[in-house]
Amino acid sequence: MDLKRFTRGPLLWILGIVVLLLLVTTMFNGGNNYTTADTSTVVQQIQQGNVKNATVVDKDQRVELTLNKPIQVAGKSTDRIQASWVEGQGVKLTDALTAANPPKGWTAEVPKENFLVSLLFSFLPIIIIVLIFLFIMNQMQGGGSRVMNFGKSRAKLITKDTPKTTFADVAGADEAIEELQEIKEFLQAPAKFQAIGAKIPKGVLLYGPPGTGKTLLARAVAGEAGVPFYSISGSDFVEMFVGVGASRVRDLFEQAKANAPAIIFIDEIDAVGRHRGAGLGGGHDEREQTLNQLLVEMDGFDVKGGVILIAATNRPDILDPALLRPGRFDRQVVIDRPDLEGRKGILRVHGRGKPFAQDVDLDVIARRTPGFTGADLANVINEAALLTARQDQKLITMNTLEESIDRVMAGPERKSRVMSDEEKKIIAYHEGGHALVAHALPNSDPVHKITILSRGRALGYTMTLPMEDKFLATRSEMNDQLAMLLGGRTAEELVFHEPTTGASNDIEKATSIARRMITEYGMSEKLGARKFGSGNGEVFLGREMGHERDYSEQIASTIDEEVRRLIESAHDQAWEILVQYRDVLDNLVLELMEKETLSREQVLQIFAPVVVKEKRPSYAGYGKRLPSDRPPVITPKERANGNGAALPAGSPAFGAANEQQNQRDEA
Ligand SMILES: Nc1ncnc2c1ncn2[C@@H]1O[C@H](COP(=O)(O)OP(=O)(O)OP(=O)(O)O)[C@@H](O)[C@H]1O
Ligand SMILES: [Zn+2]
Repeated sequence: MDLKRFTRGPLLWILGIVVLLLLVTTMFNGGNNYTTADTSTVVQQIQQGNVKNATVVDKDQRVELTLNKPIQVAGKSTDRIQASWVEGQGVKLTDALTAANPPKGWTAEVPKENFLVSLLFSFLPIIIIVLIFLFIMNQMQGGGSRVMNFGKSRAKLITKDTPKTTFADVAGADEAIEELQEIKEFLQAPAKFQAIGAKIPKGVLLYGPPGTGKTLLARAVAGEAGVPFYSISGSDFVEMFVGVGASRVRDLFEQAKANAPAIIFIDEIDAVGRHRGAGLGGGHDEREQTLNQLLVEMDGFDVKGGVILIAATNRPDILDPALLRPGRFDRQVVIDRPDLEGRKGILRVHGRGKPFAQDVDLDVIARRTPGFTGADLANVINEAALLTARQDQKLITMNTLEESIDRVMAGPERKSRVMSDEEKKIIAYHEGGHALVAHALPNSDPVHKITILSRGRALGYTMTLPMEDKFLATRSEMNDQLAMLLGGRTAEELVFHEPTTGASNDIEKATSIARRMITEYGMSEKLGARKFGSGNGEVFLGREMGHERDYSEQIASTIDEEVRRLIESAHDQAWEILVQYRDVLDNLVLELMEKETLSREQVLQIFAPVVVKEKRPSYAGYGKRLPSDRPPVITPKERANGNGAALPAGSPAFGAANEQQNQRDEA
């Protein structure tokens, strides 16, 4: 027997009865509410102050008796009763009426005293006291009872349904869908996975900007698997009363477990899952309790039960690390703003079944809306449909669609995020410069992806994938990396004849690398293999941690000189490559402007004419000649692979297993 449910029941009954009583009494008040009484009784009643007024009926005439100020009647203080009645032409005042002198032969109607109202009023204080008592009890129990959940009814907070949404309704999120495929298969047939003892993630965290379809995707998983979808928003957990949130969490898991296999979806999990202790002092007890309860439930439930938790947030950075630990939200899926292909797909999904005019080309709309999320695009189509209907037209035209883009774009938050074509071009040249230099140099990692879609603080980025986990970097590799970092800014100079502020991050990184090459790795002929300064090289907020100078003024200026020289020669190298392959760079920019994101294959196709420079060791022998040109020893394994190269870094055989992504550049 569930005690909580029992305590909630009677209270609702009491509430219902009170409301009913009020209704009934108002109904009675509205109707006939006079009783007939003898005239003298009426007068008496009036004099005693029990009745304020009464209607006295004589034949067909109605006379109203009103109470006046006390006056002297026959030497005694009494209330004077004044009566007036309508008699043919007008109103006439009678003589004073007293109890001793009532109007003879008249009957009167006295207002009926409302029994129910008076009953209610006499009980009201008791009802209030009982309610306050229950409230205090609820506070003390710390969530044991749900008695006070009047405001938001529990049923409304946790919604349950079995969605009809499928993956086909989600466009431009193929990578995320692939990640969630496994979850879907597990939910469809948990027994199959249990038999093998496969480990299924308990929780999946979807993160990305608002409106990118996180909720939609979670619903699609439930729809695909055909399981119930329990959904609640993190902000609904955050309540004024201590313990309510925690009890809601318990409740949510109870319900889902009872209906497994099922999905629990927590939207805006950051509202409850914010880093504990990150608040400003007190007032966060409730939230912490709720978060703790969530962690307890996650640890307590067994995935074998067939319940999977999906949460969504656009602030993964503020989440409590405890939430992300193995066995909790150990699977994290990024959902980003869609690129051109994604936007085309989303427009098609939302354009399904809409009457478009002949001239409508959704691909053009997709091209005009970089930075738009799925929700924005859905909005564009919807606005266009609304406009069309308002203008009494049958078909949605291209003009209408363009107009609704402007409307959606003018929304308060969108404006700043969408770049102008001019900006887009600068970013494309910048990123293209990085990529082309990286490609042309033999010692840099292959380009994995280029995008000019802004993401977080970065305007665009070029992603390179290291071929292998590296513990050592050669001087050549570091030199090439410097050139690649400077490639973005160099391209800007080459094409627009002046640099922009977009390269500050590149410059910071390049400076730090060049400095370390000289002061830590002994890669400068001039200064030799010595360590300068006592810092550990770790840079925090642009400053080396614990850096202390232990060298002379003169050495300091030599270091600066050497840093300058390294960076200048890297810049020269980048310049040389970009000038030589300016056509390739222009082609790349055209493609980038069009597609916004280019994959490795697309990039390689454009880079086909580029001849990769030959690999040559960069010797730092302090002016000495190499003793001989004897190559390094070759291990039997290398020989078996037919790989005799001295530096295996360039060989793709070593890179395949490495998935580590290296976001090298934020321009
Ligand atoms: N990838 C997509 N494909 C199709 N429609 C999408 C897509 N992304 C968003 N939408 C549309 O936008 C609507 C809102 O998306 P949804 O609520 O899922 O976004 P969200 O990421 O959960 O946002 P929030 O963080 O604000 O909760 C969806 O109902 C859908 O109509
Ligand atoms: Zn850059």
